[in-house]
Amino acid sequence: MTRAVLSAGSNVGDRLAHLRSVVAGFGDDVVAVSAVYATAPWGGVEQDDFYNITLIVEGERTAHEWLAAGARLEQAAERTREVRWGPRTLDVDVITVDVVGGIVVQDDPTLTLPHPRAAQRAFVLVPWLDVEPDALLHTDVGARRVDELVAQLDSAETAGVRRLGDLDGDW
Ligand SMILES: Nc1ncnc2c1ncn2[C@@H]1O[C@H](COP(=O)(O)OP(=O)(O)OP(=O)(O)O)[C@@H](O)[C@H]1O
Ligand SMILES: Nc1nc2c(c(=O)[nH]1)N=C(CO)CN2
Repeated sequence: MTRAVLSAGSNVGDRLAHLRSVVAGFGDDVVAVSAVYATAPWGGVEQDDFYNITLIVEGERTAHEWLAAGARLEQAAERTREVRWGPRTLDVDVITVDVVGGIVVQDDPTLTLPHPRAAQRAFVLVPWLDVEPDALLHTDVGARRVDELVAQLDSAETAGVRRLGDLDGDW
C-alpha cells in the first residue's frame, strides 16, 4: 500500500470538469480532495489562470503506477504538450509518495520524487494544506513543513492563489 499526494491543474476548456475527471478516475483510491483554487500561471508563460486541486490517494500502486494513472487521465482530457509550463487541459503531477517506513526518493528519466519544483509552487502547497495541515515535504535541505514553505513564498505568489469552493459545490 502506498499513499501519494497529487496535484492536478487545468487552464484549457472546462477546467472544473477536467479536475472532476481526476477524482472520478482515481475512484475509491481517493482519500481527500482540497477545495478548487483559481491560480495565476506559474512559470513565466502568459496564459489563462488555472484551476488547481491537490488530492491524496492510497492504493496498491507503485510511484510509477500513480504517474501512469495520472498520464492516462491527461490523455483522456486530450492533453497536448506544446510549451513547457504552457496551457493544458489537464496536468497531473505526483508530488510525493509514502511507503511503509518512509517516502519514495528517486530520480529516473520519467519520475523525480519528491517533485523537484513543488516547494516553489503555491498552487500545489496551499491546496495541500486543506487536506493535510501538518504536511511535510522533503526538499534538498531536508523535511520542511508545508505551511512554513508557504509562509516563505513571495506574497505575490500566494496572492495569486484564490480559494473558490469545493469541487462538488455550486459556486
Ligand atoms: N513527480 C513527477 N510528476 C509528474 N511528472 C513527472 C514527475 N517527475 C518527472 N516527471 C516527468 O515529467 C514529464 C513532463 O511532465 P509535464 O509535461 O506534465 O511537465 P510540466 O507539468 O510541464 O512541468 P513540471 O515537471 O515542472 O511540473 C512527464 O512525462 C513525467 O515523466
Ligand atoms: N498556476 C499554475 N501554473 C502552472 C501550472 C498549474 O497547474 N497551475 N502547471 C504548469 C505546468 O506544470 C505550469 N504553471
